Amino acid sequence: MANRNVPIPRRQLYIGGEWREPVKKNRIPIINPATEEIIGDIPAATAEDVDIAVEAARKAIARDDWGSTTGAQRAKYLRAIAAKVLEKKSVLATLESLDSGKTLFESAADMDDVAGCFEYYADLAEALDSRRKTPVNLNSDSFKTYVLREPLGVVGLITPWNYPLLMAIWKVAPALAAGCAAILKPSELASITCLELGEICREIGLPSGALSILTGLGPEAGGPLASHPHVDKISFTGSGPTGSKIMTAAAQLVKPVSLELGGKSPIVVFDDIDNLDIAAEWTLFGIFANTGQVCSATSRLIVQESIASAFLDRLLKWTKNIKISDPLDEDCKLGPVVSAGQYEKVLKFISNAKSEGATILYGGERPQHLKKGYYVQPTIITDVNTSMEIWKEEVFGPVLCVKTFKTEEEAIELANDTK
Ligand SMILES: NC(=O)C1=CN([C@@H]2O[C@H](COP(=O)(O)OP(=O)(O)OC[C@H]3O[C@@H](n4cnc5c(N)ncnc54)[C@H](O)[C@@H]3O)[C@@H](O)[C@H]2O)C=CC1
Ligand SMILES: C[N+](C)(C)CCCC(=O)O
Ligand code: NA
Repeated sequence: MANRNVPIPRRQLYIGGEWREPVKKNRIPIINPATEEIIGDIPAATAEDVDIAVEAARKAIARDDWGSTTGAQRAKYLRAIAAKVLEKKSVLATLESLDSGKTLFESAADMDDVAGCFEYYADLAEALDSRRKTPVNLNSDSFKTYVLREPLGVVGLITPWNYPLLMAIWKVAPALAAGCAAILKPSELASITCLELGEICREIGLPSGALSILTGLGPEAGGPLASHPHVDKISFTGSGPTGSKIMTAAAQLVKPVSLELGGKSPIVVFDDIDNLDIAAEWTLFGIFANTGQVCSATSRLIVQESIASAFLDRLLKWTKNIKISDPLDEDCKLGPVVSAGQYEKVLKFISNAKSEGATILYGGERPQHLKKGYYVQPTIITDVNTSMEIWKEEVFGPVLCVKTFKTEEEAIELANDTK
């Protein structure tokens, strides 16, 4: 059973191995999307704090206790972090649900994934040692030649709110495994668990400056990190427009970037399916898991015409039974979307689809039984054509649009009809 009264820790920025008040002393409220209540606040970093964190990161790389470590030594830190995450799993999962609105079941699964990811990169860090200096045979006695694998330097990691700790860890764990010094800027909409990662790093004695965690707003904290001349690489997950800004900033310094942006993935159901129920279950999982806030969500159902009506009946039956409630309720299947902004955005997509002539087969509104919280019913939209916004744009909410096909060629063409 979830303990709703888990206290929200009041943290500062985690820089150079210690908690540090932001230079400008600003803080951002934490909102629980299930209740719309302010449940705490997080520090808001600005360019001044980014400078301090970059300085701490560069020092870490120059110091033996981080800069000269072997992969095997770094693997020990990664495994210690993984163990702490599992030890604190129940509190971390509850905090993740309170902050982001994801169901407790999903948050707990995320924490297992987080620990698994640290373990995975611990293995890779260990494997790195034997490959660090690989001789190249030039058939010459005059030269000795090697391929050296070395850390890139200071990396800036800017992450989203849909899997707050997990998406951060997909970047933090490989950066630390490689021996980089990392500066993480989580999403201002859900930062609690990333700050708790700071506490874990402190507890296990991660060398100072190997990881700093700067919570704050995108343009104020993420922007200066992306354009900082002493940050050697940026890795970003989030929206297309922000990804484009980051790439533009990085291009000025010819700085490498990795971008993981949006999606509009298809799920294709053919009429030779054995079991319609299983296809229905996975279709619903693909779009309603994490309330549809997944870049790989299957937001377009493409179903063969001959079974379309039977399949939609099945989907409807299941969709009506999805329990929408406070994400901390044990049997909750669909929580709220993350924020007021995301709630407005999702409802706008639905109303635009309606005005473009699509049919809202199910849902489309806030559930009647929930007066507070950013809840949207699981929504299924039919009579969709390929020029409609709902077919083309990522909603990032519990909204499925449906098209039918006759032939396999047509199905493939529809599936690939996405930018
Ligand atoms: N690919 C994915 O996993 C995700 C995709 N999205 C998409 O993005 C949409 C909007 O969500 P947002 O939270 O507004 O995403 P966003 O792209 O604005 O935010 C992602 C991260 O970038 C930071 N950021 C924002 N502006 C920045 C800037 N100018 N410079 C540096 N960093 C900046 C944010 O603070 C956050 O940490 C969603 O509706 C969804 O369509 C959102 C989250 C995750
Ligand atoms: C964690 N996982 C695999 C469900 C989601 C990964 C990121 C995304 O697709 O938004
Ligand atoms: Na929040």
